Amino acid sequence: MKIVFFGAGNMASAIFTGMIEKGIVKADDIYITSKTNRVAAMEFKESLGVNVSYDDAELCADADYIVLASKPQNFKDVAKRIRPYLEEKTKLISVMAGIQILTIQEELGKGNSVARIMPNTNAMVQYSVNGIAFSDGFDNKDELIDLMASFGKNVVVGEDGMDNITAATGSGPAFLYYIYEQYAKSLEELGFSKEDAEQLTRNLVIGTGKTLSERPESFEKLRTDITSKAGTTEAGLNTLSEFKLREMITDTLGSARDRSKKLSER
Ligand SMILES: NC(=O)C1=CN([C@@H]2O[C@H](COP(=O)(O)OP(=O)(O)OC[C@H]3O[C@@H](n4cnc5c(N)ncnc54)[C@H](OP(=O)(O)O)[C@@H]3O)[C@@H](O)[C@H]2O)C=CC1
Ligand SMILES: O=C(O)[C@@H]1CCC=N1
Repeated sequence: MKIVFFGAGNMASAIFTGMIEKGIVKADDIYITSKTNRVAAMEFKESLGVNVSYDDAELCADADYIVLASKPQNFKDVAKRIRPYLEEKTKLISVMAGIQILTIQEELGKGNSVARIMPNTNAMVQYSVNGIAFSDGFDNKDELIDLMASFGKNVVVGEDGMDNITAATGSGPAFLYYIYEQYAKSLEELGFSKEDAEQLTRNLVIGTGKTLSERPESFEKLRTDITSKAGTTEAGLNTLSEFKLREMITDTLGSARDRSKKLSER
């Protein structure tokens, strides 16, 4: 199998790292290219053994999949590189937020099968959430679904579901990391050193994540099991509940969704 990544940045590298570490593809099956930052691409060749090339004819020749992993605003430049060499059998996989399947097919001018996927950087530890939308006539969907299962949990959505999944789980890790940053800064205000505050927060998050991955209880049950009557947690939650936390998160997700819609405009 030959999988070619046009784009070797944060998202692409999380995906191919996850695929290789899971053993679903060999490093030699992966080809990567970027625009100008050849040093970063060569570092992946050194660390993972992937192939690096800037010869578009070589990259596209006999490719089973081409992964479009540049920023949306760079897609037209990427399309210029691919168009002359794109073979009929090659399936296009786009991770670009907002770029519609029709836009990709029109820009590349050929009837290649296209799948939009919306992963997240948890792919690097094989725990992404992958929204997937297929173009009409995309055959052998299971092969791609199996490939993606190597680095995350798949959610097959129609293309009209992509804006929401982009906000919810594509951008989602960043929203949680921002909350963790504020939590660590609050620990500093309690008196912990910056280093201790960050390590305590990191271990707290890993611990709650590990609990969620291994225990069936609901968020609410896990929370109430900690909340002793008239205790410290109840006192803290009484204060926390005075803030409009759900409205804050809803507005945050709405802004991300709306930006995805804006990027979709043709
Ligand atoms: N980061 C994330 O968590 C997620 C990102 N995405 C999507 O993934 C895509 C990439 O995002 P991200 O990885 O964060 O961005 P990065 O900026 O980290 O990576 C972009 C990559 O695209 C390359 N590139 C730009 N222009 C071209 C070109 N003409 N030919 C080949 N390669 C090119 C860049 O090369 P160079 O460095 O040389 O300029 C770079 O390797 C975006 O569309 C984003 O919406 C989707 C889900 C999550
Ligand atoms: O911020 C972005 O546009 C990309 C898509 C989802 C996560 N990162």
